[in-house]
Amino acid sequence: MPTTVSATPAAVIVAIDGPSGTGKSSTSKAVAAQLGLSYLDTGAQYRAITWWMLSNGVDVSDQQAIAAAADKPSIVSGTDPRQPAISADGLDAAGPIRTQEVTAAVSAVSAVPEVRTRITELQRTIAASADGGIVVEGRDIGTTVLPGADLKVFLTASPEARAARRSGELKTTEGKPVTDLAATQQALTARDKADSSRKTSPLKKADDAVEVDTTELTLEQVIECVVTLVEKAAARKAEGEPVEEAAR
Ligand SMILES: Nc1ncnc2c1ncn2[C@@H]1O[C@H](COP(=O)(O)OP(=O)(O)O)[C@@H](O)[C@H]1O
Ligand SMILES: Nc1ccn([C@H]2C[C@H](O)[C@@H](COP(=O)(O)OP(=O)(O)O)O2)c(=O)n1
Repeated sequence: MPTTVSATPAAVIVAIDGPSGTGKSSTSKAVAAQLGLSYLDTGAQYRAITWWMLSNGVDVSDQQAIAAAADKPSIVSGTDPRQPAISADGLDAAGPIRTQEVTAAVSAVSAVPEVRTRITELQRTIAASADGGIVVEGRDIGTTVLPGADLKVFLTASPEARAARRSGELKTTEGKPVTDLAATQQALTARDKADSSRKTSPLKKADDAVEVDTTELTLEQVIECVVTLVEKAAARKAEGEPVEEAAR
């Protein structure tokens, strides 16, 4: 991650969406750190509420049980891109939210409207209080959470590239590395399908988002591309151009 912090001319709100393994988290953290912006990982929030439900005996195959529990846990996200943090009811959730058990259940939990309402409110409150600007990454940020964002980016990559990236970092619940590429790709495609086909706020490119296909790009190239887009959006914002123009 680059260590230099350059000043952005205006406090911008940046929405970065896309499917799993396209580079949202790595890119968002690096761009935010480089430009001195706050950072919010909304997937971590959905993972944290899922982890809390699994740890507190909520049946995650029962939509009504999930809906009834949606308001119960306190979910707290850090917004420092150099030290991302997430907790549920005061317990550090950063490790447990990355287990396969949580990954397998998170699409079902995050499809429940009561969960989305709760987490969306939290996200808007965090974005509204980020006075210096923020990069928010997820699935529905440009379409639902922050439709007025100054810049919307939609990252894509081929399923093969995404599975190869993901398989390098996944661990089983016993802490062993996941090496089955085909199974990783299958699980990832199934999650994309669930996230894109749910009724409430599905994974979808916003009409005014800039699409970046990262398949053939290095992470550094993607970061550079998004930094340039943010700087342009910030400059347009400072000049008082309409938000829709800033997102192009
Ligand atoms: N353009 C890229 N080329 C190669 N690897 C990448 C690229 N972008 C991200 N990665 C790697 O792929 C993995 C998944 O990236 P991540 O940012 O977590 O994706 P997402 O948040 O979209 O699921 C990470 O290990 C990251 O380092
Ligand atoms: N804004 C968001 C962010 C994530 N989600 C849900 C759907 C995703 O499959 C899970 C996990 O998201 P996360 O970004 O952590 O997933 P990956 O890092 O891409 O594997 O959360 C969502 O519904 N809306």
